[in-house]
Amino acid sequence: MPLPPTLAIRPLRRVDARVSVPGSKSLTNRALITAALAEGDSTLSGCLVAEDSEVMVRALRALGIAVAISGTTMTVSGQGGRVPAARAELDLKLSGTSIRFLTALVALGRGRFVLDGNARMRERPIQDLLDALTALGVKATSQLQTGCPPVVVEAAGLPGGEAVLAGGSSSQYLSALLMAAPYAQTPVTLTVSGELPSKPFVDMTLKLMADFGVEVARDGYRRFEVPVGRYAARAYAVEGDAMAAGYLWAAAALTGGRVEVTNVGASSVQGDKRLAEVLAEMGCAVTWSETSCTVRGTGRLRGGTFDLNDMSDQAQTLAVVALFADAPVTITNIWNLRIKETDRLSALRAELSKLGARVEEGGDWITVHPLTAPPEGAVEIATYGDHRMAMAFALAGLRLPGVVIRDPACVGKTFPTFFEVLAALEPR
Ligand SMILES: O=C(O)C1=C[C@@H](OP(=O)(O)O)[C@@H](O)[C@H](O)C1
Ligand SMILES: C=C(OP(=O)(O)O)C(=O)O
Repeated sequence: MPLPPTLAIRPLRRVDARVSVPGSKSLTNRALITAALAEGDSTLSGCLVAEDSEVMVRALRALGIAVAISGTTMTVSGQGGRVPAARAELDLKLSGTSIRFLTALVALGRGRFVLDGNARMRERPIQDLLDALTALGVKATSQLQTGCPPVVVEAAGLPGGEAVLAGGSSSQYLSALLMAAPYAQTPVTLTVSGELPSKPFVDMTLKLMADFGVEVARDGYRRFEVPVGRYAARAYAVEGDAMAAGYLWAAAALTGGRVEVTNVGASSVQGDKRLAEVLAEMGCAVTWSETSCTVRGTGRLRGGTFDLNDMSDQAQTLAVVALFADAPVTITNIWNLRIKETDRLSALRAELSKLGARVEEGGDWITVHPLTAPPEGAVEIATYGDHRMAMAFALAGLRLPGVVIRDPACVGKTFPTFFEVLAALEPR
């Protein structure tokens, strides 16, 4: 059922649920890339089926790489590092992982490739990736000279060699280069300058590459040496999405209830699982098994200062939880929220303020003071085309009557069934 233009959230008390979340966006889109480069068929199970993976699949098909989908299983006919199409114009909408990963992948081909997205994507930087590709011998440019998409790659294979990557804005550039690099003509050495955000995503990339048979030598997050190599086609099971799990754990924290997420656990490679630890620091009871994690709200949420540089997609979730803490919550080291689906720091301040919260915003931090009184009447929350604004603010609606989410359909980027799952978190 399509979602209406606005959606009123129904408050819930003491949720008690055992749920699984959709497949990880980050792992689905990485596995699609390594499977596309491997020789032969890879079967990826538990994939995310949502806009961000759909645009990736459509793009791979346009490049001549077949992907068959049955439910959440995707079978990719890898082309052994070849990119069959000689030209393509790819619309990656608002998917950062897709446009970054594919910009590096098409460099392995021969021909002219244009990669573009929606209006907001045309404001999201990609120049640092283009500069590193240029240093590796690729003709890759920002078509409108904005440092943002559309990107044009005039590909003639990836010569390889050494490049310095400015790492300060996004880890996705590094992940993109690493995954394509085994198919360069000579080994690739990448040195990262600046302080890389979102570091666990780089570990995830290296783990996935190793799972597909290519080991990278590294010196921390500074230097990476990628040998010439080949991925081996394989069956691969995608974990549940830890960012998606975050909303459900937060629902337990906020309602004094209990939620077990059955497909994100202690063995997960996703750094975003640490949100459960932050909720534990705030006062929740959290228990882990290898494959699942249960958060129990205790009725008390402490404030504090939390550095979310390694999992900034959880910042909006934590900022909404903060409304109901007993002291202010400061979230630090999250500058790059400003270049995501929207400027998330400004968006948070604007929408939290509508609920009546006192909010302070700095260049790379935000402080949310606890709500002293619920808002009077309904409050319509703007979501700025950002799935995480919609999902995080829906959590406020579990506690406050009258929260209305504008453009709820934007959750389709990574969690199309979010509102159904949320509404089903009833006490058993
Ligand atoms: O590599 C990935 O899969 C991602 C890395 C992070 O981006 P940045 O590295 O740009 O912070 C994260 O916010 C994004 O949702 C997914
Ligand atoms: C930042 C995000 O996505 P991306 O950069 O992949 O568009 C996100 O999903 O919150």
